[in-house]
Amino acid sequence: MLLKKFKLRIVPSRFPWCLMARTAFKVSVVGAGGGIGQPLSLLLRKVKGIDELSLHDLRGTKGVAADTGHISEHGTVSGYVGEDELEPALLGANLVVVTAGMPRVPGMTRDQLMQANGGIAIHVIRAMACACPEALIAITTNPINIIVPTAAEVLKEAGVFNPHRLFGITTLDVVRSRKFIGDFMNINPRKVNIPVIGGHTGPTILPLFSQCQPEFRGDTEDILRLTHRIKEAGTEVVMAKGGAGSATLSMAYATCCFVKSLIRAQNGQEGIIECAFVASSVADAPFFAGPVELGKQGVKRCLKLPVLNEFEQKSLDNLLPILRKNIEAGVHFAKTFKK
Ligand SMILES: NC(=O)C1=CN([C@@H]2O[C@H](COP(=O)(O)OP(=O)(O)OC[C@H]3O[C@@H](n4cnc5c(N)ncnc54)[C@H](O)[C@@H]3O)[C@@H](O)[C@H]2O)C=CC1
Ligand SMILES: O=C([O-])CC(=O)C(=O)O
Repeated sequence: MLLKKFKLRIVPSRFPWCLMARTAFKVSVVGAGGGIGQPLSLLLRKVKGIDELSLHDLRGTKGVAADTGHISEHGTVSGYVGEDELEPALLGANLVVVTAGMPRVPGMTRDQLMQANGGIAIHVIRAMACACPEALIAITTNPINIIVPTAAEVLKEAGVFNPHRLFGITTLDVVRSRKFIGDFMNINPRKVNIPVIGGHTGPTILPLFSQCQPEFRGDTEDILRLTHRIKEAGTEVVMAKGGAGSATLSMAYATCCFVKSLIRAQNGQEGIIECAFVASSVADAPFFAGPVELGKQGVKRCLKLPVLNEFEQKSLDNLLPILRKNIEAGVHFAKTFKK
């Protein structure tokens, strides 16, 4: 009787997603001692739904783990250092964020980082294929346009490629677009929504002003100027840092936003859309950055491209051959990589 009286009634539609029963969620950050990795580790301590944070780098992560592990938030933090501790750091991870690799210095293109970062990415992805083959993989390491196809190839070779689970993080392009447009229109940047498509290099980043919400209030000249700033914002930071690296703090913020969305979708929240560089068939390139609906398995679907205006269509036509070349270079790199 008593039991019947106090029987717990759960109304699914009104039940908050964050309180739903779930299994423990482990996030590994590889490159956690670096410029992005450290502030990202800090920000992740406040993300709901992370039960275990595992921080790996060739240096420094014991300290970062001890430090962030003292923050009075839910979950455990552990630090792993060196090649030998990579697989233990990744073991059983549900999500791996890869921030390992060199940043640009003034005068360099992102593509030029492939020589230094391609091998690092292959090494990390091979370890993941063994230690956590079903994990979601979110890569920040540049050049995104080349490294993500390289990673896909490595995963294919290991027999564990799942196109729904591999992401190149392009959130910073959206974060910057929202900020620059918000400031221009004198509105809160958080209220601005704009898809940024293509890839993640100056020539391949394309913000779609025709799709901006609220509607963009400005003339063609404003669009051209802001488009240029968004495309070259990474270089703006590289120049301002004068040889001390590239965007780290804004990138940690952007990566954290992306991770939050991945985890919310993983926990069953519907309708989450983020731009990311993923395996896609929405444009004439096998990988493409654009709005992606996230779900429990990672990519639920890539949203179809909207009808573009003449400037956007021309820009897309111009960037696609560059992107396809990048992707081919990534596949070639993986296939010819020795070691
Ligand atoms: N996708 C995007 O929008 C952005 C991407 N980036 C890229 O993110 C990457 C990281 O940038 P930062 O954190 O500023 O560089 P950083 O040099 O400050 O940190 C990189 C870290 O990776 C570590 N590392 C190198 N090889 C490793 C390996 N085999 N295993 C584990 N850790 C290893 C280094 O020890 C270092 O601590 C760069 O490639 C940069 O170009 C940066 C900003 C934005
Ligand atoms: O510009 C760079 O080298 C780093 C990066 O990708 C960005 O800030 O967008």
